[in-house]
Formats: sequence, structure tokens, C-alpha cells
Amino acid sequence: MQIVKADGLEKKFGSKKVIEQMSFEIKEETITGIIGRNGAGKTTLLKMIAGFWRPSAGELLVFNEEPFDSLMASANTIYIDDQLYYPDTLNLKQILQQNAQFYPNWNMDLADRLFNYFGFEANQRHYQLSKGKRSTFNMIIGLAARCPLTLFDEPTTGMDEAVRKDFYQALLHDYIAFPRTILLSSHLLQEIEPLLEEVLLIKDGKVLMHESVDTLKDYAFGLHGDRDTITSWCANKSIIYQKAYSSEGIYVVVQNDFTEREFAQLQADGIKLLPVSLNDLCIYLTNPKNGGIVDVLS
Ligand SMILES: Nc1ncnc2c1ncn2[C@@H]1O[C@H](COP(=O)(O)OP(=O)(O)OP(=O)(O)O)[C@@H](O)[C@H]1O
Repeated sequence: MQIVKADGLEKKFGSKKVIEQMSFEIKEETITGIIGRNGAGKTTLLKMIAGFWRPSAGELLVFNEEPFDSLMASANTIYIDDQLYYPDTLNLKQILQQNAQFYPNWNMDLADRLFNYFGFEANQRHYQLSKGKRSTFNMIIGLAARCPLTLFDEPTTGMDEAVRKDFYQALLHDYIAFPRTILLSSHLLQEIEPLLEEVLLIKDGKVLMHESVDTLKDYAFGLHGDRDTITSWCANKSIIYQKAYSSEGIYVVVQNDFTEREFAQLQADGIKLLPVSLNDLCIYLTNPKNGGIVDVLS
């Protein structure tokens, strides 16, 4: 079953289109990484899915309903980012209790255990928490709500590495015990990769790719060696990235449509074949076309 379905989805702010012709489907009980550079449109997309913002055009269905202003969607969806606001009059324990009343699957035992593990105190106020502690508290709400659709928008902002690792472990552990549909936007693809089943890669408001992590791992590989040999091998191939490392040497990342025979021939020609990490692949695919920072500085 599809939990989210977008077809020709668009969002404009004034005359500026920030989401353009997005079409994709998110399957039930998957963890999908929403990946893209700064300003790609991740938050805008997640906020439309959460029902906070109305699309400008196209179709967006969440649980088969338009999510904007939908009570059904809001009761079954939770959106967590570092901007969550709670009234100053409530302490942290009261915030948990309030959430417990709203979310039908809320698990107070899980919330309490995480609350104690991360060293929160009942009478602390949300606005007084440090940035990392606020993200940690928000994450507890995102997990304990056990919403059928859970949206985490850069949930680890400000968390130190140890807390981020705890969060990823808690997320995976609770997801295995209580599967739900999770969308997770993060710049730390390397860290979240082990959690992900699918990646929705966004560039300039458009979907560049929507694939399983397994497919993306085999999507491309790197060729390292003599420039002329590699250039002739890549004449009819789809090049994703290239960098010269000497006057005769080059590193090229190329889409993987090589046959076993071609692989053997490449190696016989003295070309090194290197795997490309998911993180690097996404960086190369979303590279702006105006060179790198070194080009600006030199
Ligand atoms: N309320 C708004 N009014 C006008 N433009 C907006 C608004 N919100 C977002 N934008 C623009 O939409 C584009 C996409 O922003 P968005 O926050 O969705 O990107 P993002 O991928 O989440 O970026 P980041 O990784 O930096 O958080 C940006 O160009 C941004 O300036």
C-alpha cells in the first residue's frame, strides 16, 4: 500500500517554484531518506506531506487523502524538526502527557525510558533546553508517538555524535518492533545510510532519483587510471563525476552498465575499479554545474 503519493506536485512561494513536477510513491512500512543539498526543497516537501502547507499544483495524497487541513492525516502523521514550539507554561513531563492525549499509538513507557536515559527532568521547560537537548526531546516525541507516518526533518540538529548514534539505534529498534512509514531528511547520509531502505534524491525542487539503497549501491563505480584509456572507455557512457589527479591520470565515476567482459577488459587495460559510496554518489549527482569551491578560490 502507498502511504504517500505525489503526482505532478508543485509548490510556489510568490513567483518562485521550489517544488516542480514531483511524482513518487512512498510504500507502507519503509524508511526513506529525503536527501538533497541546502535549499533543494526537503522541508517544503515534508511540510506539504505533514499537511502544514497546501501544494500550489498537482496531486498529493497521504493515506489517500489530501493532507492539508485533514484531521485524519494529522492524527496519523507526526512532523519533527528543530523548530517545534510548545507553550512556556508546560514543563517537559506535561508536554509528553499532552502528546499522549493526541496520538492514539503513544507509548508512555518508551517516552519515560528515553526521557530518563537522556537525563531530562520533569520540571524543565522546552525553551530552556540547549539546541542538542531540544532535538533529543523532540526525537523522543517522534518515536513515542509511533505514528503510522513519521516525518523527521533534520532531527539530529545540534546533537553530539554519541546522542545521534543512540537516536539511530532507538529509531531502528523501535521501527523493527513497531513498523511504520518513516521519512528522514538529513545531511548526514553516511550516518543514516544503515537505517535506510529507500532514497528520494532531490535537486532544485525535482526528484532526481527514487531507488532502494541496494540499487544505488550498484548504480555507479569509479575508474582510476590513465586519462586516454579511461576517456575512450567512457565515450558512450554516462559520466557522473570526473577529476584529473595528474596530467595523465583521471578519476571518473560512471553509471554501471558495463558487462562482465568489459569489467575484465578494463582491468586488463590497467584501470582500477573502485566502489562509490552512497554519500559520494548523492553528492556527485546533486553537484551544481558551476565547479567546486577550489575553482572559486583559485
Ligand atoms: N516560506 C517561504 N517563503 C519563500 N521561500 C521559501 C519559504 N520556505 C522555503 N523557501 C525557499 O524554498 C526553497 C527550498 O527550501 P527548503 O527549506 O524546502 O529546502 P531544504 O532542502 O529543506 O534546505 P536545507 O537543507 O537548507 O534545510 C529555498 O530556496 C527556500 O529559500
